[in-house]
Amino acid sequence: MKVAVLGAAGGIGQALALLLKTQLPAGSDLSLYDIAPVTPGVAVDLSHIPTAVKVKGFAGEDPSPALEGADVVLISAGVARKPGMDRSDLFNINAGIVRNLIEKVAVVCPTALIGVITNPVNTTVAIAAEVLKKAGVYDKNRLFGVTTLDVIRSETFISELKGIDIADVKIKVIGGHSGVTILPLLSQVKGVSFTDEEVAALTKRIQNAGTEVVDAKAGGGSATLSMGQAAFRFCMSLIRGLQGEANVVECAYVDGGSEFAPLFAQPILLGKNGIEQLLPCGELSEFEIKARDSMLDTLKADIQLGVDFVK
Ligand SMILES: NC(=O)C1=CN([C@@H]2O[C@H](COP(=O)(O)OP(=O)(O)OC[C@H]3O[C@@H](n4cnc5c(N)ncnc54)[C@H](O)[C@@H]3O)[C@@H](O)[C@H]2O)C=CC1
Ligand SMILES: O=C([O-])CC(=O)C(=O)O
Repeated sequence: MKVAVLGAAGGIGQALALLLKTQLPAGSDLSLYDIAPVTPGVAVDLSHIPTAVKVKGFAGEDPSPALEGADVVLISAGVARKPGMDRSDLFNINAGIVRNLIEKVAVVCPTALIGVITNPVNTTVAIAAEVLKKAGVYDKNRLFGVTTLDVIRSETFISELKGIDIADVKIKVIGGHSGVTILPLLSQVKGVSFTDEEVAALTKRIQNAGTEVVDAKAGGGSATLSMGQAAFRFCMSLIRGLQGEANVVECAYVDGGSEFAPLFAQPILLGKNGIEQLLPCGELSEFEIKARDSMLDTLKADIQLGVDFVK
């Protein structure tokens, strides 16, 4: 199994690379790419950790050598938010970065599973899809916007609020990855009940959790360590699916033929070709139906921005 991380010298990239070096299946290859000249050094640093995972680092303008033979490509290259910014403010810089990287993926490893972390995810995944379509290699089952951070945050906050074992908390988070487009389906969490006030407050906290970190870091960036863990969890699920393991389910922002938007975060079953099966979101509460319906204009506009950028 070969995993390539693009943006590997950054806050997310380094945390993710450490987790992958220590926990990828034995015999795997880890390929690190970033425009930052330090990247080969990050790889040398990691290479001293005694695991059966080979790591190589690449810097410079061309990611191609890092992508050769990749089964999974995770992209966190780009700029992060500072206080006062929305994720959409990152579009101007990150749109071009994602487009250029995906153009290379389309040529060098067109059948890899691609996880896009770079914000604004609602838009960058649309950009990735359009670039792959243009190159004639688009497979909707192989492209994912990584929304796992919304899931792990929800699990954490629910466990803390209700005093239950974190291992027992399972939740679907649907929609997209910014503000009101993040919708945790609290009504479906087994073994707990929430008052209307708790639902409103917890939903809001999950939707604003990225900003909570951005403000706490006070100009020093956004979530990197929790996102490293989230991307690691998602990557391991992709790999477990590729290896033929049964019942590997995650939520991700995908082109799943949703009736709500062309790209929509929903539960998916992962397999040897990426998405094996789209899973239903299940029954929503009245609060959730209202929240879902009122996010759709925002989500569709975010997607259209990405489509127009490539066209
Ligand atoms: N999907 C999600 O849930 C989350 C997404 N993010 C997003 O992830 C992205 C990265 O965040 P951080 O790692 O904190 O930022 P960072 O600034 O620490 O790292 C970004 C890295 O990208 C590299 N880079 C920039 N342009 C590049 C290019 N053309 N090719 C290769 N590498 C390039 C930089 O050299 C840097 O090392 C941001 O857009 C951020 O908003 C952050 C948290 C959660
Ligand atoms: O909020 C940000 O800019 C980074 C992010 O996507 C998150 O932490 O969920």
